[in-house]
Parts: sequence; structure tokens; C-alpha cells
Amino acid sequence: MSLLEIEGLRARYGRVEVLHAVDLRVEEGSIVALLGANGAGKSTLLRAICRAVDTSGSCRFAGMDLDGRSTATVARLGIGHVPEGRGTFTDFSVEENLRIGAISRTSFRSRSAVQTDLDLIYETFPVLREFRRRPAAALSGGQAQMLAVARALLARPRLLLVDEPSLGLAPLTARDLFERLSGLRDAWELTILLAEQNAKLSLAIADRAVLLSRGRVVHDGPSGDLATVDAIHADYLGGGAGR
Ligand SMILES: Nc1ncnc2c1ncn2[C@@H]1O[C@H](COP(=O)(O)OP(=O)(O)OP(=O)(O)O)[C@@H](O)[C@H]1O
Repeated sequence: MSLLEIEGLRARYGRVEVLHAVDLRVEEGSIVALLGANGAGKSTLLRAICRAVDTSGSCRFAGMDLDGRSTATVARLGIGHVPEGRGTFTDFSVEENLRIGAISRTSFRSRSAVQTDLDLIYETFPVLREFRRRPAAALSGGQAQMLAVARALLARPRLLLVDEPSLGLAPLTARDLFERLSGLRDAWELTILLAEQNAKLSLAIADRAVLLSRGRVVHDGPSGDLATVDAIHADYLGGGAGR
């Protein structure tokens, strides 16, 4: 059984369908890159998994049917979402943002477990420790992206959905962030579904790549395969982002 099993998933905004019968499997412990040009449907697919958009079709997480569940329930079941644009509370301090991430679990996990995870976050992202009393608004783009990922981790998700983390980052900053993301898999026993336009960065850390084009999966294969690289080139040159 895969951790995430999606079959025939459709999603729409109002009357416009933007995902058309998408099939996708994500194995536990893997990193899967969800690639595609602007408007391909990557963000919508992540929102559909979180039940934040009108969907039909089958979506199962750890064997549980997500149909009819609320976004909050999906989060409690163990799916963390780092949305495009980060979604941190800019007036709050870095540490307040992190503690907000842990709220969903404080009822059943002790405060010391949260503190242990905070320490682990600060080991992984030392700059967040350094700036923990600063407002999130004062962080650079790369630091803000680290905070967004870190905040999602504090809910202890099994599956982390990360939307376009490289957006707006300088190339070196983006590479550093992706290397950290890759390291999180082991340290946090995570499975990661990474929606990205930047194919090169994503393929460097992913086990598998799924290519979306106009709301359909047009390729699904190991990230190191030539067929995968060819499919991405063809799609991006054909009408895509060309990065
Ligand atoms: N809130 C919305 N209301 C209506 N249409 C939307 C909405 N969000 C996205 N869309 C449309 O859905 C389609 C898929 O968009 P989506 O944002 O999922 O693509 P994407 O692959 O994530 O693109 P990008 O890389 O630019 O973020 C696009 O045609 C887009 O215009």
C-alpha cells in the first residue's frame, strides 16, 4: 500500500475543471517531484489533497479515504501543507510562528515533545534559532521559506506537501533549501510531495517525478531516468516555463 493513493481525481474552480482524472501514488519515505509549467495544476493538486478545493475521485492517505473530510481533519491525520507564498504570520515572531505550527498536536503530545522538536528545528535551521525573537516579516525570502517548512514540521506530519519553495529565491539560496528538504526526510521520517517548476533542483533530490500538463499526468517515472528528463524538456519547451 502506498502512503498516498490518488485515482481519477478531478478538481474544479466553480464550473471550470482544472484537474482531469489524475492518478498518483506516493510511497512512504519517498520524495516525489510534481513538475509542470505555470498553470499546469500543481498547486491545485496539493489543495485537492488537503480538501481545500472542490474535488471528485478517490484520494486515500495511509489507507484512509479523504472523501468528505475537512481540511483541518486532513491536517490532523498527518498531511502538512506549505502553501505557495509561505503563509506565515508576519507580525508574529519566528518562534511564535513555530509554536502555532505545534498547536494541532499539543492536546495529545506533551510540551516537552514540542520543545524537543523545536530544538531539532533549530539544529536543522540554525538561522531560525538566531532570529527566533524577530518578527517573521524581517526574514529574507530563503529564511521565510525555511520558517514555513519548519512550522509545518511542528505538526509532525507523515506527508509534507510543499508548494513551489524555490519561488523568488536566488539560485544558491534555493539549492541550499532543497538540500535541507532532502535531509528532513530521514530526520523527521517524512514523505514529501514537492510541487515545483524548477525541474533541475527537484530532480536532484526526488526519487520520482510526475509531470503535469494542463491538469493531466503526462509522465511518471524515476527522477534519474532519461525518459523523465526527455518528457520534462519536451513539455517545458513546448509551452512551459523553460527554466
Ligand atoms: N482560485 C482559483 N480560481 C480559479 N481558477 C484558478 C484558481 N487557482 C488556480 N486556478 C486555475 O487553475 C489552473 C491550475 O492552476 P494552479 O495554480 O494549480 O497551477 P500551477 O501548476 O500550480 O501553476 P504555478 O506554477 O503558476 O503556480 C490554472 O488555469 C489557474 O488559472
